Amino acid sequence: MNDLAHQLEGLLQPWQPLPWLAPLQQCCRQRLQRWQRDRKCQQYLELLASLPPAPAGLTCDFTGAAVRIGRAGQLDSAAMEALQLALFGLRPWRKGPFELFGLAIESEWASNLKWDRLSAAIAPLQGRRVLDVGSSNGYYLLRMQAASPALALGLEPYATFFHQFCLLQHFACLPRCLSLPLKFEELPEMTGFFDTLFHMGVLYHLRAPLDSLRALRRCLRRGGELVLETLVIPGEQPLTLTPVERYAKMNNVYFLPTVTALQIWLERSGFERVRCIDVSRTTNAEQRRTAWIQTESLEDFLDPADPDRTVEGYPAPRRALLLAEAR
Ligand SMILES: Nc1ncnc2c1ncn2[C@@H]1O[C@H](C[S@+](CC[C@H]([NH3+])C(=O)[O-])CC(=O)[O-])[C@@H](O)[C@H]1O
Repeated sequence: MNDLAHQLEGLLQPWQPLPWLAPLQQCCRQRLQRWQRDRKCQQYLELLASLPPAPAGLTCDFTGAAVRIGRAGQLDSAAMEALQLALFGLRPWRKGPFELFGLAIESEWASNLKWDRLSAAIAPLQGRRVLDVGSSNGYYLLRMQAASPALALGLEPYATFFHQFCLLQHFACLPRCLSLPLKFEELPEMTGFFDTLFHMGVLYHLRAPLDSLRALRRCLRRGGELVLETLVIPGEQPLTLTPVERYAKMNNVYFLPTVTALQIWLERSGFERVRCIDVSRTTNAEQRRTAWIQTESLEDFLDPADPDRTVEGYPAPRRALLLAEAR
């Protein structure tokens, strides 16, 4: 637990003193203390403790669709068995794909497709301080490594995904990359610290999206870039849909704007040069059931008689990617 607080301090050493470091460490300590009493988290920690050490000469490849850590044959069969048990115990693997010591993890989402949609359009990440809000198991934090950011910090409040990142980092040992078990709203004010902020797949889960966009603006430096991805509805008007109860079986979806409405939200929250770089319907090639998840997936969320609609009758999932600069 202190380990994470120490890692955070070490990671931020080049920019010390930072008035928000101690409160941020305290938030992490409190979350991990709470998790220590949780049976599922105890199991995750046992799985992580059972992992074999990272072999000498381990290499990673962050440039391909699958993030590769280690090579086939680098671990003996007992070590591979321990690894497989840990990976399976940490299901569902929603984001990916990964390849660990030759073992392919086919995640629910082919997250490489989203990365391909954005990577050429964003400001180059080399030397930048990056925050990824809702980083899940860190797939994008790892893809970013190919561009050598000065810092890649993730936020992931869901225990399963946070511990998946810990497993990956156990082997990858990346010195300028860390995930914190926190929601963005739990952070102390980190005014103007980040150069790039990823906020993908999170906005529709928030009850007060405009307040959140304003808070995101505050932690970017002037001219810093927001990479925003969220569910949208079709149409040109500045309109927003609020599901009566569930959207695609999710009970925590509050606002789905048109791209036009989203652009207005951003402009009214302190951003400029707002541009939409992509709108894509989510397909079965991008989100599907695999052996690495034990839950439903896209095909179960759509109306079998009309795949343009969710089971609740709303427009089927489509996601927009927008870039904007902090004013
Ligand atoms: N307030 C919050 N603060 C931080 N994290 C949050 C919050 N609320 C939810 N999360 C976390 O954000 C992630 C949303 S998934 C996107 C993952 C990745 N970004 C992706 O674009 O593939 C949704 C999707 O499937 O697109 C989950 O891991 C939540 O626990």
